[in-house]
Amino acid sequence: MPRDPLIGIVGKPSSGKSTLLNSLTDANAAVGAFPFCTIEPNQATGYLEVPCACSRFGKDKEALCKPNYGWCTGGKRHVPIMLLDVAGLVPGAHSGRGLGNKFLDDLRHADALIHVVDVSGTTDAEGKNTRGYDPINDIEWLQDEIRLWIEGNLKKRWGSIVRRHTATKSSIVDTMQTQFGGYSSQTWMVQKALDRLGPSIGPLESWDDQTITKVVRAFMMEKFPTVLALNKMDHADADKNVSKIMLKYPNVKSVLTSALTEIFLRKLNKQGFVHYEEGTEFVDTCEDDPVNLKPLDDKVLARIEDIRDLVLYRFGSTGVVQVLQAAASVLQLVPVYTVKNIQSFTGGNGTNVFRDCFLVKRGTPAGAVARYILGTEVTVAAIETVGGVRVSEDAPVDVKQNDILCFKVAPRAKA
Ligand SMILES: Nc1nc2c(ncn2[C@@H]2O[C@H](COP(=O)(O)OP(=O)(O)OP(=O)(O)O)[C@@H](O)[C@H]2O)c(=O)[nH]1
Repeated sequence: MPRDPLIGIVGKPSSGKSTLLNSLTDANAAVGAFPFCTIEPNQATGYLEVPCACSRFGKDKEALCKPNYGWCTGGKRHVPIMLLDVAGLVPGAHSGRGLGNKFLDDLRHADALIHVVDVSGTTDAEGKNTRGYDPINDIEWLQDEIRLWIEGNLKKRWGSIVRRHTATKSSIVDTMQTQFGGYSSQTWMVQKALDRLGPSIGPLESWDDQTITKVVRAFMMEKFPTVLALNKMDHADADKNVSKIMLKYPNVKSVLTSALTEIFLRKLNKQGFVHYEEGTEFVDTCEDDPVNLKPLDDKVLARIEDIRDLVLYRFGSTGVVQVLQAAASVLQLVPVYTVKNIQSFTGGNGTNVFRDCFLVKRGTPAGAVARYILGTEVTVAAIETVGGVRVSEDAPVDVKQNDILCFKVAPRAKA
């Protein structure tokens, strides 16, 4: 991946996007300074939970793992990842409704989407209060809006695209990559989209509207892989809507979430009323630990009891940690640790281990990882992994394979 991965949070008004975003970006531990070079007003840093390399080598026991960015507790590492808040999408957005074009434009740079779906059925397509709304509609119209937006941009210029394609004798992949370049597309995405459709689409000159729609749909699957956050699962009407969605979209990754519950538990945790381990079903109150936790009134205790019954014990967690993990997994992101000393895994300060961790796409060659992290100005003389074993520039990175790297940089030639 040539730049930091970016995950867009989309969904209709009042589906719970801000609540989810707040719960993903609220770092409750001492967190290092902001790692990314630029941040736009609609971007925020989320924290992806991954098993840290420190636990693989027993270093978690020694409390030596102090990441430069994010944090690590008991071998659970929270790696910063950029999130994009795409608010304001409503049906008709592609034709400019509700500032739609502006928000769709923001979406261009997203590498994956988390679509927050309100499964309680208590808000309509525009986010207004109602009862018994079928959230399947939202999954359909949102995908349609993105498709119509891309299609609209393409069709506006279709005549000249075809003329140029014929005149330059370009391949379909090259022509479509030129057109999709504005969506931060890469050639392999266009190739995979076209492979998905096979030869039946015929030469580009013969494409009709239906074929263009098919091509755009296939491209969207590569460019905007989507995870559904089936939010408000704490609501009584959620169950039947969740089953319907799962039956209709068996191949779409979906995670049940209750963002509101997550926010509530984290707040109580911060204030010292509960001990809550994010991403798990475990919440202790003063009843479990009267020495260390502040007492709660009966009303809040009853609410926690409900949360345990309706959310945590039924689903195993609030789903918030898991939905970000699902988005990272559709992007095939692998945490890669770069160290100065490959024997001790320490960084510049010589004491703490695995200070730096980057998220890169599985299979990226080690040499490309070096260029991504160090830039293209430096010359990497050698790359080593665990045990001081040399790694070739072409060797792919994967979980537990070339994911701990030490770059030996060649001295700069004197001018
Ligand atoms: N029951 C329940 N309510 C939730 C949950 N998540 C969010 N809400 C509520 O849903 C309402 C809308 O949430 P927001 O996070 O503001 O929704 P949004 O999608 O950001 O809305 P816009 O800013 O209008 O785009 C608020 O009243 C939240 O408290 C949840 O998991 N369960």
